[in-house]
Amino acid sequence: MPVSDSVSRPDSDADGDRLPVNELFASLQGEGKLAGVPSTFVRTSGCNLRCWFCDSYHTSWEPTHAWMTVEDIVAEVGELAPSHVVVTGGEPLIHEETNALLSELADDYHLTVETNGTLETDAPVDLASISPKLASSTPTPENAPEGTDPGVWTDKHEADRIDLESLSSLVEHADDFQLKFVVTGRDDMPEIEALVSEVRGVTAREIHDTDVLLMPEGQTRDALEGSRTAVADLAAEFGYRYTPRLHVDLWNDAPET
Ligand SMILES: C[S@@+](CC[C@H](N)C(=O)[O-])C[C@H]1O[C@@H](n2cnc3c(N)ncnc32)[C@H](O)[C@@H]1O
Ligand SMILES: Nc1nc2[nH]cc(C(=O)O)c2c(=O)[nH]1
Ligand code: SF4
Ligand SMILES: [Mg+2]
Repeated sequence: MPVSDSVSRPDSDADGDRLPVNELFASLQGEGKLAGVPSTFVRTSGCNLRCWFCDSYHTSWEPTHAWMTVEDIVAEVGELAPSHVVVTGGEPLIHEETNALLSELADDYHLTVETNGTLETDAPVDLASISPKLASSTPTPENAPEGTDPGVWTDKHEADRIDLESLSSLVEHADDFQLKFVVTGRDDMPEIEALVSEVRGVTAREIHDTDVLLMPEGQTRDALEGSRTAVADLAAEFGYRYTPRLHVDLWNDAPET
């Protein structure tokens, strides 16, 4: 259901049991260990960070959404075919109701949560898809999306982007996990190596190098054309896993893909 332009509902949730949903659609999982698997995506709106490169601008820099009850979301998911559901955003874990949604879906679906790793959850999750944000993601007046002034977000994003306790909790919480880094170039590698080492130091769970995924930065086919081979080469050199952005290769930057 295209809900991304349904802005007629009030921009608040008086009842406290609804989620701001930017889009809800069936596609193929484009990223990570489950790339290629038919999946239903529930994209919540709103984020606690502001990556300059965010490919979901309308959930972060300029959020739009319809307010949906957990019950309505479960019903819409049920009308679509996939047995896998991906709850993403924006940052889905900023909403308490996301936990209720995950609990409602857990018996019937394989659940992936796409998260920036700054928040924890108690809800059932099969794959915690954690994408910690590197220094290269921080917005500045020079790199911020066109027409956008990052203002306080330069400092806020930089201060909040890494939370070791949350990363450790998420790594341990789900049946499986992946640490999926958006890579802008070789300069990101020392920070990735240091962070993986730090997370290994604080979590009881073993983190294999193949749980660490390098994903090229790029919102469009043209952008990926210029970044994917260099990032694949870095994955091979450092012994980490490479993940494509299949949906961008297949459908470019079309909404609901
Ligand atoms: C829009 S985010 C939503 C979930 C959560 N806020 C997060 O960042 O993980 C979904 C995924 O897209 C990735 N992503 C966002 N913009 C990207 C870009 N320009 N290039 C590559 N990956 C990007 C994020 O790192 C994350 O793995
Ligand atoms: N096809 C497809 N796969 C995805 N995997 C993670 C996505 C996300 O935005 O979280 C995403 C997305 O937006 N589309
Ligand atoms: S954390 Fe995720 S949703 Fe938020 S700005 Fe970064 S990529 Fe976008
Ligand atoms: Mg996406």
